[in-house]
Amino acid sequence: MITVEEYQEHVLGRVEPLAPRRVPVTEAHGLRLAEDVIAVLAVPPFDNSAMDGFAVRAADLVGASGTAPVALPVDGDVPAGTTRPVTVGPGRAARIMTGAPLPPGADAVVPVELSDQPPGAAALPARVLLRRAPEAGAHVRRRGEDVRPGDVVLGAGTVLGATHLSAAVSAGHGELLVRPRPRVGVLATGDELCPPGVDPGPGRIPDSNSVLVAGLVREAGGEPVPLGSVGDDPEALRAVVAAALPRLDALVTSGGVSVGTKDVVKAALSGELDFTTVAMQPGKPQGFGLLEGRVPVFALPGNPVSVMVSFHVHVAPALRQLVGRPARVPLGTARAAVGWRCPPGRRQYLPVLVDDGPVASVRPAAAGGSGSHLVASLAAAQALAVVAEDVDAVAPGDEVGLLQWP
Ligand SMILES: Nc1nc2c(c(=O)[nH]1)N[C@H]1C(S)=C(S)[C@@H](COP(=O)(O)OP(=O)(O)OC[C@H]3O[C@@H](n4cnc5c(N)ncnc54)[C@H](O)[C@@H]3O)O[C@H]1N2
Ligand code: MOO
Repeated sequence: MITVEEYQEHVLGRVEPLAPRRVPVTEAHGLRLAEDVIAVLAVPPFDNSAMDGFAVRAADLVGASGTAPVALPVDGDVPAGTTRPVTVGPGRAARIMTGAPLPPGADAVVPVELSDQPPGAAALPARVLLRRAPEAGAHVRRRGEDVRPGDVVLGAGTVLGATHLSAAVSAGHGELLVRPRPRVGVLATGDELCPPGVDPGPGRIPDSNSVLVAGLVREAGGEPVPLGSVGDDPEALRAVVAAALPRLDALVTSGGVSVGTKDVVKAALSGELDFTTVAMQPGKPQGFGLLEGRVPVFALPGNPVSVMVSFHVHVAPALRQLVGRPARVPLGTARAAVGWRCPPGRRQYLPVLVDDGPVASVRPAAAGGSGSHLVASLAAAQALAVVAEDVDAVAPGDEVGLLQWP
């Protein structure tokens, strides 16, 4: 038996970060940027109007007010999106919309509310009465006042949310270099498995590990690739794995790694994976290796609680490493609200309920204790209490480690 740390070293020492990939911005949400995003466009890209109104030369309206409005002839419309705005000559105006380029000659905008014109749709007037003497630059949004070409808009490492993506697009980008979401194959094994919702009949059970692992992969930022389940037939298992491998960045199997006569994963992959026992409970039997020198494969024990614990302790850190994030996350601490027993010589990972307070307080999630088959009780678990190998019982008030997930 090897320690949890020795096994983690063994796994993480063989997992290489995935190469960054350029993807359309529409597919980049939630992914981590692999390089700084440099503005190609200025934001705003050109001087434009902040108001619906009239583009003018400020010098023409000196002294204009409500009691002394100034009349200017209107030479045309400047809508948003125009590529050839009219020129505003001395003593003249153009009607302009929000977001439209400031026409040549103009240096200010007077909002429609400060004119004799009605707001909303109206025919172009021949002349307009304006009741405001604007400063030069009034209601003009200057090119590059937010970002200039060459500025860093987003830093490498940013996890892209909605506002990051809109900033990148505004600065001229349609694709971004990101750490791709690892595509993780999910394969259950065992003759006893039947699909969800089907009456299993005698001796068989629903395959709950497939949805468990797929959900954990998604929660860890990966993209699950469901491969269904195979029975206790090593040839069939090898065929499924070989067919799926080209589209996978990692693979998680469950079941068939212990010392049974039909342990199918061990039988099929013992040439390529290392099978060992780790001093942890649950999750003692584990298999790991790289297929085709590239795809990390985690052969987890079949018991559902073992799957869940093995995932958080071994698979999730490796998925983080695949996307270039720190693999190891420090444990928290908590106090035991009640006592429970622990397996001697193995580190215990016990699904627990957590009462938040100044110090978190935890108690076992399953009334029936720590059995690795208690899959329905697992639904209540909010974290894993972590108890050292040399402890054989936790007493109320004892400090324990706390492993939580996002
Ligand atoms: N003689 C020994 N027997 C066992 C040992 C041992 O050291 N000596 N270790 C036990 C431990 S600990 C574990 S964990 C299990 C691991 O066994 P396997 O990985 O070979 O898993 P299976 O035997 O295939 O299944 C175990 C258990 O989980 C159920 N299972 C499997 N797949 C699914 C699934 N997709 N959905 C729901 N439940 C599943 C399966 O029916 C079994 O009850 O070995 C112990 N035995
Ligand atoms: O190690 Mo097993 O995973 O205890 O149930």
